[in-house]
Amino acid sequence: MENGFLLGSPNSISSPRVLTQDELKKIAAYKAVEYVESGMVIGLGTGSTAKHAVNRIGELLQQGKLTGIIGIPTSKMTHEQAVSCGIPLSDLDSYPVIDLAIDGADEVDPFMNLVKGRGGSLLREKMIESACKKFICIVDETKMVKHLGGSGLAMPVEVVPFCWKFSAQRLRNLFQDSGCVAKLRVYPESGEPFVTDNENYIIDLYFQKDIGDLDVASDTILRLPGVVEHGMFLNMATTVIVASELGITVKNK
Ligand SMILES: O=C(CO)[C@H](O)[C@H](O)COP(=O)(O)O
Repeated sequence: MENGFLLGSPNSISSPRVLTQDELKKIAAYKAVEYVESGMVIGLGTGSTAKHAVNRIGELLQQGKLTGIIGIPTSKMTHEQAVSCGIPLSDLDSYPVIDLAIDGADEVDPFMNLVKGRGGSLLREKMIESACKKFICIVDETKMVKHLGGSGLAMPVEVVPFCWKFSAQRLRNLFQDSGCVAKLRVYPESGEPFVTDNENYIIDLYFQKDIGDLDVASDTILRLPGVVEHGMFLNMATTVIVASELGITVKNK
């Protein structure tokens, strides 16, 4: 672990300021960008943590400290952000092998398995991050869990809109023993279904108990017709960077 980050004025005797969650996200993101080298093809993640990494890459390009970078954005939102930062962009069709991806996560277990997609971009994220030589996951310490689903928050599954209630019911039935609740994700303001970049819906699964073997859970979900992808990213991250008040922890596969 590297040095801690408690901030305080050197001339004051006041107690040091505790960093905000966003500051910790930024610290993790900046650390990850240290792995970016000129000429690399970079998968650009989505979310409030990855946003800092995209901004930083743009900044280093503008300063001439990085050159020849090609970004592969994992969502329409990141595409827009990267354009505004001046990062040259392309896609998986043109670059089927990506040097490095940097992205956040909603949960990270002790084996570096992840839950992603609470921002709704899981499908493009998984396509891009599965095509990477290296995938650096950047999180603040609140994302660390003992087992996936352990935060009590959603584990997203992207489904086609056709008969989504049927798909939600089948997903719930699969995990009945884990006390699973399946909810269609909606926009809070309108109550209308949240629509992904791929024109699909998201069913959020909530578990009361451990879901057991993750590979089995993953295969079982993916076998359901109507399911497009789920938010468990198993055995994909090659590095996890965790920022906490005490410092940065870098964990490698
Ligand atoms: O998977 C994602 C988006 O689909 C995000 O990486 C994940 O939700 C973490 O987001 P944040 O950095 O805002 O906490």
